[in-house]
Amino acid sequence: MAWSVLETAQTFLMGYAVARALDDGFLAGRAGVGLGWLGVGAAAVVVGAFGTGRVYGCVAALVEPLRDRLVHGVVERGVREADDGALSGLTQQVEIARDTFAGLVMVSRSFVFTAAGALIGLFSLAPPLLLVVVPPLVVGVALFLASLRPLARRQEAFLVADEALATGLGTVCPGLRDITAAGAEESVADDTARRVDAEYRAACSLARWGVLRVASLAVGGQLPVVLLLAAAPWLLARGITAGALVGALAYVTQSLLPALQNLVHGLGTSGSRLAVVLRRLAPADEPSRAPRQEPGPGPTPAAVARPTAPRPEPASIPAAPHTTAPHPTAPGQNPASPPATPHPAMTHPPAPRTTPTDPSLPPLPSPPPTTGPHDALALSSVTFAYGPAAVPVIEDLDLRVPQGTHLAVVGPSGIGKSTLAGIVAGLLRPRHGSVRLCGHRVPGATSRAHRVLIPQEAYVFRGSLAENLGELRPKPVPPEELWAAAEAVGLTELMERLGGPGAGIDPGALSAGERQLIALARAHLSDAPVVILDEATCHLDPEAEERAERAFVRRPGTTLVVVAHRVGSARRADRVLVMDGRRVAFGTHDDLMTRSPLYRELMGTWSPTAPVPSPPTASVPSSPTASVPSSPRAPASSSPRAPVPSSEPALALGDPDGVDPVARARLAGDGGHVVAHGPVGQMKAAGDLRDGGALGSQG
Ligand SMILES: Nc1ncnc2c1ncn2[C@@H]1O[C@H](COP(=O)(O)OP(=O)(O)OP(=O)(O)O)[C@@H](O)[C@H]1O
Repeated sequence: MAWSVLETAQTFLMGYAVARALDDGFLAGRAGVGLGWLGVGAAAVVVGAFGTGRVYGCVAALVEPLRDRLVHGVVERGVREADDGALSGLTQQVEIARDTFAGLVMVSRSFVFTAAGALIGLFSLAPPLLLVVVPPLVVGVALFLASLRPLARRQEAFLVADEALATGLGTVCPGLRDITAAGAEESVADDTARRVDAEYRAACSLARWGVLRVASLAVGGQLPVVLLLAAAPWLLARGITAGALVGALAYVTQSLLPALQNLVHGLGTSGSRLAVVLRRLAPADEPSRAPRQEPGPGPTPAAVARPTAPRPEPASIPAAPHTTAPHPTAPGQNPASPPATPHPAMTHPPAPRTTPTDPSLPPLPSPPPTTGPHDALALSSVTFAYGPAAVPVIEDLDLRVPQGTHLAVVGPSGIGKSTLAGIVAGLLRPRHGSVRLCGHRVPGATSRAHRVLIPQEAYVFRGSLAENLGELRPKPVPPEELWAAAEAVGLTELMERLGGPGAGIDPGALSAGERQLIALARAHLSDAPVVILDEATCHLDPEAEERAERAFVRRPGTTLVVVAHRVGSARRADRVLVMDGRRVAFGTHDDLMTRSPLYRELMGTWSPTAPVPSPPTASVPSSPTASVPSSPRAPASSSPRAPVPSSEPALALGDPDGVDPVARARLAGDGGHVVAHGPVGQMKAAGDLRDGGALGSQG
């Protein structure tokens, strides 16, 4: 306050010195005296600035303890509630509170001391001047004070709406793929639109009250100027000097108006902001009048399809598009007419389904009829490229897959198998041609319910196993059905180990194969009649893969499309589509073995008889000890790689002391090829995952 008095003195002298400079100096013909008074006014500015500078230090002394108190409270609360996210958000708000509070102290203090200086000055120049300036000033300030509370409430409502929108978008934007996967686009769009509307309404209401603020400035700060000018003849007639009049104008325009402006903007905006922030920083058990909005993104009920489920892992790739519709029935499906220009390889009637009986597999419903009057899938002259100028990955492809067929898609890496899967699922839109799924145009809202696509990286989210498995079903799935699906695809052991359907799962703690099994069981439980597995079993061993594929083959009414990466997968299929750039071949396995050199080549590469040393398949119990002899294939000297001393193993696994080895595989330094082989979840990839693959390997 003491330093602020200097500001009052500066304000006082600003008008008083001008009045004296005119009346006693320039108008009286004494320029020296006039300049002298102006000099006094200038010196007052310097002194006032000095005082203002000191005020900052004092305000800091006032504000920092407040900040410390708030930080103390917030940290205590954060520790109590053990919530790191909320803690960092709240400490950030403490900084906002500190800055805003400091600003408020500065503007209100400045207004009080400036107004005091100006009013004293007006009084000392000529008391009637007060009659002109004070009434509008009082009305303006009163108007402003009256608008303060409603304005603060509007401001708060706007901030809350703004944050709700930001929070909603913060959840929605990174989760777009999840939203699409869960088929929740519409509800999320509705929810976002509601938030946008709420913010719009809050902004309009705030703007209306903002008009009052402008009015208070006009009445309190600008009307006195007009009145002074209008009343000038009357004032001059009452003996008020020209200098006093100019001095009064200086007070109003140079001091009162700016101080009032600062007050209105500072209190009007920062004040309500401070109120909001302080309310949030209040202890959790303290009753709060405003709706609380914690900082940081939080799940909005509509942003995830299942409000009770925690948000999915951002790192995992969404897989299964939403499928909630029941199996398609005959109405609305394609009439079974032959394609206009059938591919020669595609005119074969579907082969009889091969359903070898495996006593180890669970009993399942009897297989559906393999031929039907409808196509599950019909592609006509489909051309697709990943850009307007890009070379097409798929060109002029015709394909018809009758309902109930098991189709394998094979081809070299990068040839377009996943692209075809994406087109069939409606995730990619062809440049030309048409795609129909169970008679429905693809992409299209209705076609989505008819297919489920599982990509290579299975999508598993944090939540219960039952939630993960039933994600594609509109209602919770009864436990018996969950167990049956688990049994069908080979998930039973994992389900038991995790603690049953109700057990919570952490996607990061599951192996890639285990995640694939969960995704497979989910797809099995879905109502989609077309199941597309895009290398969805690549992390499973061949037996597990076979079991999963057979589970879909036996699923009633299912058309299975498998992007295959193993010979067995192609062999099991009714039909195989061989992709080879612009050429494709289509037929049964036997047929293609005779007439497709590429297919023969692929089968050769994939064959287990290819030059790959047999893995120690029989010796992979939970604590395997396998010793692989060095390969006689290539002498070390022919290798372009750095030579490894032949006495040293190139790779040795075991505990550091070599005592009680958990697993050991040895290869002599002259080359070799070891295959880690075992059931899902048996730590084949543990070295890669936990130690970056650096398990003492050389070369
Ligand atoms: N998003 C994309 N943008 C541009 N090009 C792409 C994109 N995705 C794939 N491609 C290209 O399209 C071609 C076909 O890719 P696709 O993934 O369909 O092959 P694939 O046969 O499934 O391969 P793989 O067996 O290795 O999985 C490749 O040349 C690939 O580089």
